[in-house]
Amino acid sequence: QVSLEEVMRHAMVPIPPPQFFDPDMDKFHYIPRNLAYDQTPLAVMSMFEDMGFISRHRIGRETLTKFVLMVRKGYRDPPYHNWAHAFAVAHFCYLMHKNLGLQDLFGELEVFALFVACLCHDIDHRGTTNSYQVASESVLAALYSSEGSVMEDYEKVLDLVKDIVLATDLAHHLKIVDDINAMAKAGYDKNNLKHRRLLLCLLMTSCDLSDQTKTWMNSKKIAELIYQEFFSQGDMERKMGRNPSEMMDRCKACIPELQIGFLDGIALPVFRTLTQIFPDAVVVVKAVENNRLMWTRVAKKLKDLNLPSNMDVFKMN
Ligand SMILES: COc1ccc(Cl)c(-c2nnc3c(C)nc4ccc(C(=O)NCC(C)C)cc4n23)c1
Ligand SMILES: [Mg+2]
Ligand SMILES: [Zn+2]
Repeated sequence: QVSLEEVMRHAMVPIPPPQFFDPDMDKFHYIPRNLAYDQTPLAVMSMFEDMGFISRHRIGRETLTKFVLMVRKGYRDPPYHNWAHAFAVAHFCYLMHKNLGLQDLFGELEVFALFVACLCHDIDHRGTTNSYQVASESVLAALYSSEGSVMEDYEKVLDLVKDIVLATDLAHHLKIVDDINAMAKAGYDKNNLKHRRLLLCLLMTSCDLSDQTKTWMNSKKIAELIYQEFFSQGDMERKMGRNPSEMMDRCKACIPELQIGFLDGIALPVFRTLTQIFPDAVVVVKAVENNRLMWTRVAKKLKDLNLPSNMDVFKMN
């Protein structure tokens, strides 16, 4: 639970506009991880306000504060799948809303559900791949326990959030990626319910991978955190007498190669398909392509120096 003192401390401060945190808060190049941890609850409320969710859903200030603090508390502190990740993922949803005009292709409720799903999608993640959490209903109930909020929306939002959180499983994404590409090729039809569901899944995965759309320094740092989680899991599997997959095995994994494979196989297709539907997203594709290029340079330097490509790659500039 969140203490009343903590709720009141956050609820007494007026919600500032996003520019209070950074003049470029609503630009694709802004890196949400640069915002201090203590500022993130107020920044989430600022994005809620800026997207018009507070007035439209008549969410009480204390209720919203309690919700954000409960979600933040729901995260553990593994190297990557922590609150900073959830905040960065939700921030990219805000960026798409501000820069791509999501509301033109969706109902307002779907954008609201997407933003809430981004905040909740990895709650209680232990830094291992064997656990998929669907955002706990109690956390969502906190959002609707305020006076006057429209309860009939609650069921719809809850169902939407559950579907979207389940879509964050990469194996699920790989199962539907052909349908997503067919939808993008045929042309998105906002009156087609299947298209709306497929696009919500694509947008969620785009948010989940959005760290790759920022600078090389950010992209490299994220890979370091992810392989800390993967290799710890591999170490645990080896201790249990199991054979870890190459991606989880610190003795076998060639990080630059794996990252080039991930960008080519998953991240670039996701952001290129996004650009087919939202041409203004082309800037983020360019950033991911640049990060891919940087990994090829790291791979070449390692080969020339005949160096291993384990965690030491993160010490190189
Ligand atoms: C959207 O859901 C998730 C869930 C978990 C993670 Cl860690 C990620 C994620 N976010 N950034 C990354 C980066 C930079 N590299 C990754 C390399 C491999 C994999 C992975 O899971 N590969 C196996 C799979 C293809 C069956 C995930 C990676 N990843 C995304
Ligand atoms: Mg996840
Ligand atoms: Zn995630």
